[in-house]
This record gives sequence, C-alpha cells and structure tokens, in this order.
Amino acid sequence: MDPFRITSKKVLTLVMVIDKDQKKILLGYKKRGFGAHLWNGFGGKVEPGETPKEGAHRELEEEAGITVTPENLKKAGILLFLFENDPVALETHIYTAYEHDGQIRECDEMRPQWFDFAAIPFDQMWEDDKIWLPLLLKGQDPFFGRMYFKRKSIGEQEQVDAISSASSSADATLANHSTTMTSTPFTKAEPKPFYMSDYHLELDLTGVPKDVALDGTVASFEN
Ligand SMILES: Nc1[nH]c(=O)nc2c1ncn2[C@H]1C[C@H](O)[C@@H](COP(=O)(O)OP(=O)(O)OP(=O)(O)O)O1
Repeated sequence: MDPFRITSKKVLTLVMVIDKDQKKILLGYKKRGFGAHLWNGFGGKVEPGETPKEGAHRELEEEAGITVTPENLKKAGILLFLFENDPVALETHIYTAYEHDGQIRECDEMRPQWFDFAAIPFDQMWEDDKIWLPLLLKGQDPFFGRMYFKRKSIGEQEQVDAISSASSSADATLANHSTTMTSTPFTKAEPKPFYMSDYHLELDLTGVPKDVALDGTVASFEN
C-alpha cells in the first residue's frame, strides 16, 4: 500500500512578510503546536466559509499583530505536504506581503523576528523551505509542489519527544511572561520529528489551468 496515499486534505495558509528595500523577511518562532520550535511564516487552518486569502489575513493579524490590504497579499504558490501513513494532506496556500500596517507583536504562539535574506535560519525551519523560499524571494512564482515527509525512526523519535516535553514546560513559563517582543529570541535548535524524503516542484505553470487539481480536489491560484 502506498504510504503517501491521501483521502482528504486540510487547507492551510502561510504568509511570508518581506521588506524588499532592506532585504529582510519576517519569520515567527513557533512556540507550540504543529511545527513547534521551527521558524516559519504566519498562518494556520482556513476556517469554514473563509477563502484561503481571508484565512491568511486573519492568521497574520492573530499571530503577528499586523494587517495587509488584499491587493498587497499576493499568492506565491500552493504546496501539498504529505506525511507517511497519514491520509490527510496539508494543502498550504503561500502568500507574500510586501507592505503591512500595524505594529508587529509577539503572541502566545509565535515570536516574530526580522531576518536578513542572507541569514535565514534554514536549519531551524521546515526542510522544504530551503527549496522554495529562495525562489519566492527572487520573485520566481507561482509555484506548485508536493513535499513528502517521513517520520524519524523510533530511537530518533524518542529523543525528539523527550526534548519537546521538557521544552513545553519552558514554553509555558515563557508564554506567561512574554507580552512584548524581546531582543534575544528563544531559538533552541531542536531535532525535527520529520524528514523530507522526496519532493516535486513545478515552476512552469503555463499549461496549468487556474484551478489546479490536487489529488482529486481543486485548489485555486486565484486568491
Ligand atoms: N512542511 C511545511 N513547511 C512549511 O514551510 N510550513 C508548513 C509545513 N507544514 C505546515 N506548515 C505550516 C502551514 C501553517 O501555516 C502551519 C500549520 O498550521 P496549524 O494548523 O498548525 O496552525 P495552528 O497550530 O497555528 O492552528 P490554528 O492557528 O488554530 O489554525 O505550518
């Protein structure tokens, strides 16, 4: 049986906030939940009745305290994340935001920080980011891809679990005391529970209709 066979998907968003003049990107250190201890863009699940773009707008405000006008939130790509022996894929709609309003702030889930393009912490990010993020920064979008993840072996996983449970109590303490952004971010290097076993990325979407079929379901590049 194909370990990457999927029967359904969740629709998620991911917003990369970029300062083109300064050549900086705003990332958030995820303190808890899926992808904890990794730096990532801002996003989450799209709620019923929301378009992905509306979901992206909401999550950016919730997680970083800033808003973006609809015309400044540009669809950069769609990635389907598939996890071994998990029939639910994550269809993630990725946006770039080159302008924003409001004051960046930390919340109990994310700690935002600007990074120079030359100092993006790829070793503390999802493994697929180093493939598509440099393309996005160069403006080489839209892209569409599938990223395949396998779980680490049992021995490696025990190590990850032990570190995660020790750090979650530290995170709880941190969350209680952190209402403002701190200058020295909490950046532990953590082992990751997954590794990427394969990927497939398409950059030439000229032949792809604006509604791209993803394993039997449809994702729109329009918003
Ligand atoms: N392989 C991967 N590479 C990547 O760059 N981002 C990924 C990823 N897999 C998931 N993500 C992103 C997509 C999304 O923004 C986030 C996961 O969203 P979650 O469902 O965990 O959201 P939250 O836990 O914040 O829940 P809600 O805020 O309640 O929706 O991680």
